[in-house]
Amino acid sequence: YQWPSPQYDALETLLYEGRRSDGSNLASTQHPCKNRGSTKSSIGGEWLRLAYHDVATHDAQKGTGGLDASIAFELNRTENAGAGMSSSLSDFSTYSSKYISRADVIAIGSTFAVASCGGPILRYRGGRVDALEADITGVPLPEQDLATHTAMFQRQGFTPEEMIALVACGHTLGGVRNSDHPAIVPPPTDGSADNFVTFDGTKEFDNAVVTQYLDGTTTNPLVTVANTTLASDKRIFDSDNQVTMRALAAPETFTNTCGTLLERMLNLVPSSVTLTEEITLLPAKVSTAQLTIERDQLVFKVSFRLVVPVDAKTNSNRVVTLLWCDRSGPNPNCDNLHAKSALPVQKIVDQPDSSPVTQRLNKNFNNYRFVVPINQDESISKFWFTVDEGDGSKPTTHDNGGNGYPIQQDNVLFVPGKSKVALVGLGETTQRHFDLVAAVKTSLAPSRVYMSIFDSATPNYEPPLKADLTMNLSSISPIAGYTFYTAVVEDIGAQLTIDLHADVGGTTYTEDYQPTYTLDSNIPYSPPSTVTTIDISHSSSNTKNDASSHTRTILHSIYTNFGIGLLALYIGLWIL
Ligand code: HEM
Repeated sequence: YQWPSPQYDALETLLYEGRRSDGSNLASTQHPCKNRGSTKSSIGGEWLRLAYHDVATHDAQKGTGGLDASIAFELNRTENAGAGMSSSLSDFSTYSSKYISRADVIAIGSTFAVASCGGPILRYRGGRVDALEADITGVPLPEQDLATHTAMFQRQGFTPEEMIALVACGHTLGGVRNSDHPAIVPPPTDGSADNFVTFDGTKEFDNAVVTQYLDGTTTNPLVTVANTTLASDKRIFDSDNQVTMRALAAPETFTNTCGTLLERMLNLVPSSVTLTEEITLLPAKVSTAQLTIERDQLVFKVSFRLVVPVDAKTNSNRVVTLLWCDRSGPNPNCDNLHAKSALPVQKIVDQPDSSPVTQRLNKNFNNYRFVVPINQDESISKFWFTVDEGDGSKPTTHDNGGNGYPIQQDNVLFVPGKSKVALVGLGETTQRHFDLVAAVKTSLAPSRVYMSIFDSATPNYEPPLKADLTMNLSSISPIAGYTFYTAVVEDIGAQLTIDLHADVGGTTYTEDYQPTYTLDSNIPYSPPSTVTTIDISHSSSNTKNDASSHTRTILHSIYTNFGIGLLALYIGLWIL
């Protein structure tokens, strides 16, 4: 991992913080292992079933179908009947973006569901690509025979034994509704709206579905239904003389098998799709780094997130410092071994239940927010952090593998503080009307300023909003050497992000993936902090959290060994 990696960062935030960067929380819709409203329906169960039904169209041989969010266009099929399906899609609808596909959100939902209800922690990869139309049919129905089911799972890439286990892993959550399957579950007798019968006697992701089946106490409607044609779980569970089910009766086997199979299931994608590397929890993370203009000043704003043990008392002695180098002026790139530094404007101890995955890892976050003034003639080229625990140990440096976190360009910037959003219309027709503002260095005289807009969080899974829009000179007077440009966007979606571009000569400068949910007066204003210039010629703190610190250690040992070698040679020559 090297910063910046916007796709990794976006996926990591949703997976481990459970929410988007404006705070809208996907995880808390379901976590901790909640039922939907006052019903007996497990939200996690609904999320997992949605994922399986999306995956079930996968053809492993042909490399087609799989987890691609095509399920949104397949809900009118009998095989996808179920109130839980549309509720789940609506739970997920506002979390996709340019770097998190709708299918990635569905996969994150299953990861949350399983972790939240006590199942295995699934290793997560992103990068799924969304289909914009329905896939083939191919989800198993209870009334189909064993041979048909076996062939369907085979098409998806699962052996007969894996089919048994995967059905048990799925049917540990949730159950069957009378409203969806009246031939399997009878109507309610107590006057309630629906009759919902769970697959097993526990809410958790555990192997009760297996043990209750084996000891004959099961209430699983797909086993006990009077019309045995509909008893698909019974046929499947018995299909190898219960050998697989008896193995799954060991809780550890159940957890490990389900972990492996569900991970595989969520990673079944068309062969044209390459998934990302595994998204692991970053122990120290830079987020929302932004060079912008706030009020009348060029400022740099950044958050730095540290992972801490969940039960750790926040170390009030800890001092986190932001350091940075100028881009130009008398000391570019800290050439004279002086850097600028500042302390946070805010420290935030996160709610420990933000994501069930992070909670299961017994971790929590401490965030440090910085706002610093940037001199327009010197600008900023890179930044890094030191963390001093205040306990006498050496401060730790977080510097992206030794190179610092780069500010790739300062020619075109997003200016959320001067941008505006208004809601227009009501209900179904609600649109957001954006007046978005970019700042471009006045000295550049760009031939064109434009933005690429993207929003896949559209109602009813309509095709994503995607366009390039020219930005025109704004009436706002230039500030700090920057001239303002503006464009209007009308958006029916919920998560517009913009990439800003300025064409100068033959070069296009780009500021990528800027969110638009917090604009104008909704941005809490913090006056920039005081800047201190410090000597960095003797910085001798520990370097952590980067791939190349390892490389540096190796290089250091090569140099050291090389030095010893030279010394030996010298002594040898001297003896001669
Ligand atoms: C032969 C294969 C399968 C058949 C015939 C089948 C059938 C069903 C049926 C009829 C329901 C009830 C839905 C409702 O009433 O709303 C259901 C629920 C469910 N299925 Fe399956 N299923 C199969 C495989 C799987 C697999 C492989 C998974 C996931 C790994 C899975 C996960 C679920 C979950 C979590 C629910 C509960 C949903 C809720 O409570 O809303 N199923 N299944």
